[in-house]
Amino acid sequence: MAADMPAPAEVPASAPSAPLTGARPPGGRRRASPPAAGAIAISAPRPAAPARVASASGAATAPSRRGEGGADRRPAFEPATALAPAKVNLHLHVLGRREDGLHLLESLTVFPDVCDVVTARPAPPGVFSIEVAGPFAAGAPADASNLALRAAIALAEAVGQGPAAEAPLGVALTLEKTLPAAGGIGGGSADAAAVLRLMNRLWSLDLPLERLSEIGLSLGADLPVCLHAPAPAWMAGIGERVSAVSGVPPLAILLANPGTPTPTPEVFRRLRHRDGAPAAWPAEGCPGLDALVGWLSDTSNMLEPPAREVAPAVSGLLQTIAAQPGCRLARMSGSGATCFGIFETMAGAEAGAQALRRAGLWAAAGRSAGA
Ligand SMILES: C[C@](O)(CO)[C@H](O)COP(=O)(O)OP(=O)(O)OC[C@H]1O[C@@H](n2ccc(N)nc2=O)[C@H](O)[C@@H]1O
Ligand SMILES: Nc1ncnc2c1ncn2[C@@H]1O[C@H](COP(=O)(O)OP(=O)(O)OP(=O)(O)O)[C@@H](O)[C@H]1O
Repeated sequence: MAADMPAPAEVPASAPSAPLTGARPPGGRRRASPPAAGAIAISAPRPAAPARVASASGAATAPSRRGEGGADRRPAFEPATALAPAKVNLHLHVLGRREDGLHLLESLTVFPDVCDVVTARPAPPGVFSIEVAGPFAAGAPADASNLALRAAIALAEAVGQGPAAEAPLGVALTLEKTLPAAGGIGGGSADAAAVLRLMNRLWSLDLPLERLSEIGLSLGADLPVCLHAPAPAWMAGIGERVSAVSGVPPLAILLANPGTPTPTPEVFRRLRHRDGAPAAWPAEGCPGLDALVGWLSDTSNMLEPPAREVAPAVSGLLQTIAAQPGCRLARMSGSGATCFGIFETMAGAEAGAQALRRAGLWAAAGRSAGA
């Protein structure tokens, strides 16, 4: 099944272009800017650097090559914003393990409209920077290891215009972190996928989805499926095989996180059963909620047991979600610890989210697209 490129969730940035200065931004914002062109080339992921070092950027004053001759001072593109929706693994079966240690997976994946937000503004050639803000800013690195920034650099390098190139591209990214990091709902992968799609358009590269997927896979196994957001998708292989699915109803989804990060490598390390059975998707799909919940009840998230070892709170959270009025199914997403509930109605999902927030947890409700 070949998937079409989904309509990207992008809108023009409403805020004016922020000046790039080395000053620490107010309001808990953290900024990182790899040095300007000609200083240090960023060509591979580097160890996390303290934000203050990375933000002492030459970006503010670095001359734009485009403008050096005074010939063309137009920005390379208009600022724009993209949504990076949470990824929810409705089921997740582990079918085996490759020789390199990576696991063969199968997952029906949907994307409720609970999103991080990425904004791209023009920057001088060779300058690739990121500023991280929002309620979960502390969970995401504000340096060159941020997956959103790495995605922009990887894309530029893929077309021979990385930071070290003769005629490099440049971008100043702002990332509003609304999704809890290391939470099993994509997080960094969702951000990176949004950046790949956004910059592919803003830099007028027009790379096909397959090529973006290859570039994305070098950043994480979840990138290819996140590139399909917001359309539901079927994930296979280690995550590199993604196809469109049909017969998935739109869903009212509650997301809740117990506050304990469950790092993906650690969860896989604790996994003891890797012999899951494939769950065939019916040719006619599961067009209604009853049919989908029925199909899901024969599946599971095989990462739930190892994730519970890392975050025992997952068990109680699943019970709490399941007990909310109108909840039809409660399960963990990805490697956890975020859990989700599928509800009869959006009102039910929102009421459930409110109840969980009153209990002091992060919770949100969103609708996922059908197909
Ligand atoms: C569990 C899922 O969330 C399901 O959607 C994803 O497969 C995880 O994707 P991700 O977070 O992008 O994972 P990556 O950053 O690529 O890998 C993190 C670590 O998870 C383990 N990993 C990941 C994917 C995979 N198919 N097999 C694995 O064993 C590996 O130890 C790897 O080093
Ligand atoms: N933009 C980003 N947002 C969140 N985390 C990031 C980002 N870039 C890098 N990271 C790092 O990636 C780690 C994993 O976070 P992420 O939110 O991607 O995990 P996750 O939700 O469990 O992912 P998945 O569901 O793909 O397994 C974090 O601990 C963080 O240090």
